[in-house]
Amino acid sequence: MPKAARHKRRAVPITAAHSLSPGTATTVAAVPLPPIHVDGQEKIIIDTKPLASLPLGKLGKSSTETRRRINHFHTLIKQYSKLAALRSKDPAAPDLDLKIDALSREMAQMGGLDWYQKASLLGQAKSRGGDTSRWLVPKLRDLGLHRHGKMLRLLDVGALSRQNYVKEKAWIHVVSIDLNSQEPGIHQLDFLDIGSLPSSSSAYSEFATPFDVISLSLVVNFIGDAVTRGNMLKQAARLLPLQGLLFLVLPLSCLTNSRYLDDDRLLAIMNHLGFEQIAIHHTAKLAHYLYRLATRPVASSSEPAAAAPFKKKLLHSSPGRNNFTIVV
Ligand SMILES: C[S@@+](CC[C@H](N)C(=O)[O-])C[C@H]1O[C@@H](n2cnc3c(N)ncnc32)[C@H](O)[C@@H]1O
Repeated sequence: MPKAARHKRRAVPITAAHSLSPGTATTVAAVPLPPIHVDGQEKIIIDTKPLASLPLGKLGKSSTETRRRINHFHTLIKQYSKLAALRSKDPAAPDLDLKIDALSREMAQMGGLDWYQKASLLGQAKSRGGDTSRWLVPKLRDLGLHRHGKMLRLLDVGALSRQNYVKEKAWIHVVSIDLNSQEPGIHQLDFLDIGSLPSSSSAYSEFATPFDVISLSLVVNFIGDAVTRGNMLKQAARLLPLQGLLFLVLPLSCLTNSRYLDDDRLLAIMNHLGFEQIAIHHTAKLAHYLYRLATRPVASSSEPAAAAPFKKKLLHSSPGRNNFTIVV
């Protein structure tokens, strides 16, 4: 593939390889498939079809094993993002392509984004606590939004299913998007591209009216790069009207076991972006936050990282912590 084309790609592998015979890992070839284009932007494809019958049935039996594999997939995404960022700075750096191909192969062996999404969907099963809308909906009711006279427009980013808000369809109009759509009705769209959609795009009209609520549930932690995570939050602030709500869910360990992030730091970041926190809830595994946009955001996503007021900063140095952070 020409280098110029490679550089346009986002540093998130979407889906990766083919020629895979189950159980014969050495035959996997990371073949760059033709990229998909989502509203003019090139996205990386990982073809996972040969694995369709492999891991899911088995994974469904053990939530611990599913969680372990999902965590490993997150680690691969982080490594991939770091290498892709290095390659975009120095395309001639030695061995980068080899390392990136090796990571793509490993993700493809696991089943790629398609596997990851299906495994994440298993985690939303009622028997495992249900999806995170179960926390949000009562909060929206407490705020009286179920009877404020018009449909609430909710943007569900990283939507695995259209079922999550179906019981609320009388008062919530859900627009669902994902990098890799799992269902008809879920727009295949990058959240960061909303706002720059050409008016000729088929999805344009759905995104032309502002949203009352944006849900970023287990999406920000999916991103491997701390600056892009910050850009997701800035994008939410940019898209919401004043008083609009942001629902953010992160794995609890991103807050309670990170060297670089905790609840106080997250609150400071969100306040800086114009949000006030109106609800917070930690379960054994997840941290849920509901914010209201109280003032207009101050920064643009194109602001260079060097000027960022919230850079990576060591907060907790005890051993065994992870490196999760958000840079704004
Ligand atoms: C863990 S899954 C989502 C989970 C679901 N929202 C939940 O709460 O269980 C993360 C999803 O976010 C999607 N995603 C990540 N970055 C995105 C972006 N920039 N725009 C749209 N979807 C994105 C991924 O494709 C993936 O399907």
